[in-house]
Amino acid sequence: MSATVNGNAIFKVEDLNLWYGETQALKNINMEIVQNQVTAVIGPSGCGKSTFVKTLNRMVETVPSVRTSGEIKYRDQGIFDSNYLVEELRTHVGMVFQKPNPFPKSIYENVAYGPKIHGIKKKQVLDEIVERSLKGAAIWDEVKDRLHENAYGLSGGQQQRICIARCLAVEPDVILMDEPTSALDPISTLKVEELIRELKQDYTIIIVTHNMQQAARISDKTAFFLNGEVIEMDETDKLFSNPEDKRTEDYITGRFG
Ligand SMILES: Nc1ncnc2c1ncn2[C@@H]1O[C@H](COP(=O)(O)OP(=O)(O)OP(=O)(O)O)[C@@H](O)[C@H]1O
Repeated sequence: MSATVNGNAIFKVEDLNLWYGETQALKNINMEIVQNQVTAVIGPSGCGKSTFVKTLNRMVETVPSVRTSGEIKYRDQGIFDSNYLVEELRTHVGMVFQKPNPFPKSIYENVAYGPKIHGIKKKQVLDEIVERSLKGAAIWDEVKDRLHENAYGLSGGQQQRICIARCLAVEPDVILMDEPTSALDPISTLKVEELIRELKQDYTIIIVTHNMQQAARISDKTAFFLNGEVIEMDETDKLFSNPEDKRTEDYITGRFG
């Protein structure tokens, strides 16, 4: 893989604007995302958090009225460049959604799905990938004896870890997570949080969360969004203990949002 831009920045976002039709949802975003860190994206409902992360793997373009300006570089490569295939970007930049969304297939098939699409056919290789990915998502021990049962038979927290395993199976570089624990109970939430802390040794993680305690617990950097703008981005400890901007302070102390 090519050298990173600006030291260890894996994504470099420059003057990014995004519109849904006439509505501007992202305004002049400039940001660097550091490799092997967890970056949390916080802010009130409708401020553009999901839109922002979905722009990083161009998933946002599934909405036909979307228009962007500015630049996003992923490891030196402009992601909007006409010669850069969106499929390739999405292989490197995986995504885990708010609600666990396994396929109505077995646990094994859920995890083997991506590698099979990428042309891997040998059972032994697929077996290894499935085991490695399920271990990586901290769910192997819970499912190793029922790999051929339907994933729908698992709890919500287990299903979410299957979805994380499905994401790991295609060996991404970055994992985008859009409120991955909001549909989970507290114990499953803690398991996924613990997993995120482990995964950052090998991956770069960007997580949207409504939960400020969660951002404080698991992230290295936090970006505070408001009305489509990044008001402040800093080390998480600094942002929560000594924010620069009054609006950040008002939000994190619960005065609005
Ligand atoms: N598919 C869409 N079509 C039109 N407008 C949209 C679409 N998706 C989002 N928007 C608008 O873009 C803005 C940002 O929405 P977005 O979902 O990114 O915010 P968010 O911060 O993730 O919100 P929440 O915390 O409620 O999930 C909002 O004004 C929203 O109404």
